[in-house]
Amino acid sequence: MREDVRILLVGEPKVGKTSLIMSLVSEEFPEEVPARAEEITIPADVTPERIPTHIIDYSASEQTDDELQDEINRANVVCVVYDVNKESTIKKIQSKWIPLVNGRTEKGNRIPVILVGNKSDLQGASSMETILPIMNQFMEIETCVECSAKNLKNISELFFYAQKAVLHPTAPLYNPEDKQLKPSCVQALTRIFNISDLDNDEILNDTEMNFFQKYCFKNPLSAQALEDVKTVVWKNMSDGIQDDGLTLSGFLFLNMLFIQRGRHETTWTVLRKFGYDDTLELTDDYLHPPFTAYLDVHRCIEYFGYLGYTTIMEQESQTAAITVTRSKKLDLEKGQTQRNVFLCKVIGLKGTGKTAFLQAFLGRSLKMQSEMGRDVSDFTINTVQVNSQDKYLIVSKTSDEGLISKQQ
Ligand SMILES: Nc1nc2c(ncn2[C@@H]2O[C@H](COP(=O)(O)OP(=O)(O)OP(=O)(O)O)[C@@H](O)[C@H]2O)c(=O)[nH]1
Repeated sequence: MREDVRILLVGEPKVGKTSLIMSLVSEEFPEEVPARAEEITIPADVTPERIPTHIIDYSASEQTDDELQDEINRANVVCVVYDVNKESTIKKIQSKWIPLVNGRTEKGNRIPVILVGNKSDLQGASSMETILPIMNQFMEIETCVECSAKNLKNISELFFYAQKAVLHPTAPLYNPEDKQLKPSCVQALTRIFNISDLDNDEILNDTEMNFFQKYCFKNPLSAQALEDVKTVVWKNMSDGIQDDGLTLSGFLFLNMLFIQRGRHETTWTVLRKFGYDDTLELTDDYLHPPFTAYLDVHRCIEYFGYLGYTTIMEQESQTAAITVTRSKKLDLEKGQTQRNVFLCKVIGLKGTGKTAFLQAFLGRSLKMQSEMGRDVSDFTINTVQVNSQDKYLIVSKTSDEGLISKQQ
């Protein structure tokens, strides 16, 4: 998650940008306002998403075009403010403001935009009819909100939507042009579905759905809520429910529904719980919790990450799967060990029978080995009984000529 959020307000002169900011801060409408409000920072503990938020005003009478462009480049989200009663300020959204904010940006990197229709207290009719075609034309517009700095309507909502557009962005999840989840989002959600499908029957039954729910949101769903979820899916998708459980298509549909209804934070909470960052890559912290050891523990921990070890075993990180024992030297001194896994290296010149030896450790006779071909691993592992306890022995072969000649 990011450390702070920068919200920039732009729009035609006198639409009420400064008044909106001052109304938010003082919770009353300021009769007199300066041309431009000072930058304000809202501390984390009073914002709904608990993240410090900076709000920046713009005024054409105080700033040059270069200064404006500079502020646009620094912003995480831009609120384009218009006056709901002035058609000319709405026209400028398309002809001036959106091109200025995102005209030179690549499709994938566009800054999210919120349209803000101010002065709704003076309003004759809603501006929504004029605004909807603009929203359909520019995919970076996250949402539109009508508000009034004068009677304090929807002011905190407007800043909340702006914050949400940065923290739970639509762009990585959903393509509004074809109204589909993006492939990387489908891939991530499929992995999450498979991890949550504990019995691997490709259906999330009630127990598995509640396991998933508890893992992501701390609380299980009530029996009624579970039924309601299944009913919504079943009504919209014939193959979304099977044997009274949720199929993968049903699970994907449910997430698409959250997104289409503006509840991206639900899908983002799920994705983040399962280790994804803002670009839907698994985070380094998730895949590689701090740990070092011999053999390829690094990769082993990575596999545990992909396979959802932390979720299934209800652990903080994959390192819980690994036990660190005391040093080998100490074991040898004391003549005893807590280890269950031992590594044994088999060395010998080429052709001395190392591979056959390793395979024989798995109980494979020479005849079986000749049927299998030569394409076998340089490692084998099996259990051995020591003092009537099962221990694991990893046998690895090396034909490193240098090493062997030194030891000959
Ligand atoms: N009725 C009504 N008037 C408002 C509202 N918001 C702002 N105004 C008035 O609109 C005028 C312009 O407000 P500002 O906040 O200065 O507008 P601005 O967009 O910051 O203007 P510039 O600094 O020129 O870019 C002022 O007279 C405000 O009192 C509102 O919600 N309702």
